[in-house]
Amino acid sequence: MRLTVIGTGYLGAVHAACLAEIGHEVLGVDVDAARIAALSEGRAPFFEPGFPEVLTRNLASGRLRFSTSSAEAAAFGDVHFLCVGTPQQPGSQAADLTYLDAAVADLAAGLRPGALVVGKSTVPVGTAARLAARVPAEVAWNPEFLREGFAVEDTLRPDRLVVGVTSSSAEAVLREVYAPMLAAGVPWVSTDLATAELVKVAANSFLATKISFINAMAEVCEATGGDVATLAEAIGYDVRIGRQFLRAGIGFGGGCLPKDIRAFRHRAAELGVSLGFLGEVDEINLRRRARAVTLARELVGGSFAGRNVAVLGATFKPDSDDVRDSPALAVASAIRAEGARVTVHDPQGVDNARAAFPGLDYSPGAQKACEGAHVVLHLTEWDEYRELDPEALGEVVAARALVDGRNALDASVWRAAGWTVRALGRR
Ligand SMILES: NC(=O)C1=CN([C@@H]2O[C@H](COP(=O)(O)OP(=O)(O)OC[C@H]3O[C@@H](n4cnc5c(N)ncnc54)[C@H](O)[C@@H]3O)[C@@H](O)[C@H]2O)C=CC1
Ligand SMILES: O=C(O)[C@H]1O[C@H](OP(=O)(O)OP(=O)(O)OC[C@H]2O[C@@H](n3ccc(=O)[nH]c3=O)[C@H](O)[C@@H]2O)[C@H](O)[C@@H](O)[C@@H]1O
Repeated sequence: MRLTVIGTGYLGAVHAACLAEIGHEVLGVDVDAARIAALSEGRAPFFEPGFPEVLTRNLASGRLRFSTSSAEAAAFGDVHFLCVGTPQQPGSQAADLTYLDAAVADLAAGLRPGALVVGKSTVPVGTAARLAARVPAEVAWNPEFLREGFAVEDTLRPDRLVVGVTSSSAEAVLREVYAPMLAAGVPWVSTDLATAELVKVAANSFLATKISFINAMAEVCEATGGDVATLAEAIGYDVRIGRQFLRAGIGFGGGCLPKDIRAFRHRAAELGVSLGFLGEVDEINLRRRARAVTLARELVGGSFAGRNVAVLGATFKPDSDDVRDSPALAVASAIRAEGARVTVHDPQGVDNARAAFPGLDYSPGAQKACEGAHVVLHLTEWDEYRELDPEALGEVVAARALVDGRNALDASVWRAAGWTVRALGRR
């Protein structure tokens, strides 16, 4: 099939390459000319494990191309996937749909008769129906559940495929698009447009709630001397609860969970439904960032003024270069605002971090970032930080003081090397 993907960011570029991987002819389109030039030359514009391989393999096969022209996209194929950003509106909790509206307007003019426009972006419920009234084509919604860091694997082998459609012919087209996955037994959920849109925000809200739940338990553990990691392990043995997404720490960030829970709550309120608990989920999450700052401040004697602080990790999670709403950088910048010199290390995220937070210092090496530090904060759990030698690091710091914001380092090993270790929800 000849398919187009409009918007080639973290979602769209991977989606385009994976559609080519399963045998389709794919044209990826973006308004960002530099991004399209990089993708066309086989250079991944972001760090995502496995993506460079699937990109170059499918460019070489001739099944994958990129362009900046929406007119070319409209003429190229009959199924168009919308993957543009839907960030939080500045000054509001609502989703900003201007990119989506612009992409659809650009495409609409040249659409071929019988074309199917398939939204993948995360949107407020009702968006698909609104767009359907504006385009001379059928509109479907096919939300995406991939995780950054596992994007290729999640796209090729998803837990489920969800489609919102208004006709059986649209469902048949989408079944054909995803035929290899259906043949592999991936569950298929076909529903109406509103339900498909809601499935996505419900899933992200549940995940965010699970993280904030365990972080609220961490707060109680801190007040009582309990241990949240043991608590999470113990409740996680109950299969109804499950062990995943119970890692307490400085909480969730990224380009999706934070903005999605806010936009969902905002949209629900417009519809007369109160999702107030999502506000609490958000607040708990942000309190954990503040708690990491407090622990570090205590370790440097009550004030950051004139102190050197090392931050290990800048991205919102490991195995990604994405720093959108990164808890690590929020903590780093809050500490800098209190007068510390903050040096940040990250294996992949430094360029993006520097662009977003030019006032922080950046170091090419983890150990180098720690030189002269009065406290070290471990804020993104990259594998390489687990390999750090507390003894060797102890030689370069000004004080052996560590905040483990991700509960991912073995505190007993660090303490044995003379470090004072503070973690969230743990002694
Ligand atoms: N990043 C992720 O892991 C996932 C993202 N999503 C959703 O997918 C959507 C996209 O997210 P990301 O890829 O992370 O965003 P992104 O910001 O990385 O990519 C968006 C892309 O759309 C392009 N764009 C903007 N306006 C355009 C237009 N008029 N025509 C063509 N291209 C245009 C931008 O230049 C950019 O390259 C959002 O709704 C997000 O919530 C859903 C699941 C996973
Ligand atoms: O809509 C999206 O964009 C995506 O959002 C999340 O994926 P992602 O943001 O890539 O990363 P997650 O693995 O969900 O982690 C999100 C944040 O939660 C934090 N987290 C995760 C798990 C946990 O136990 N504790 C915790 O603090 C991570 O550090 C990270 O900051 C969802 O997991 C995907 O299913 C969804 O498609």
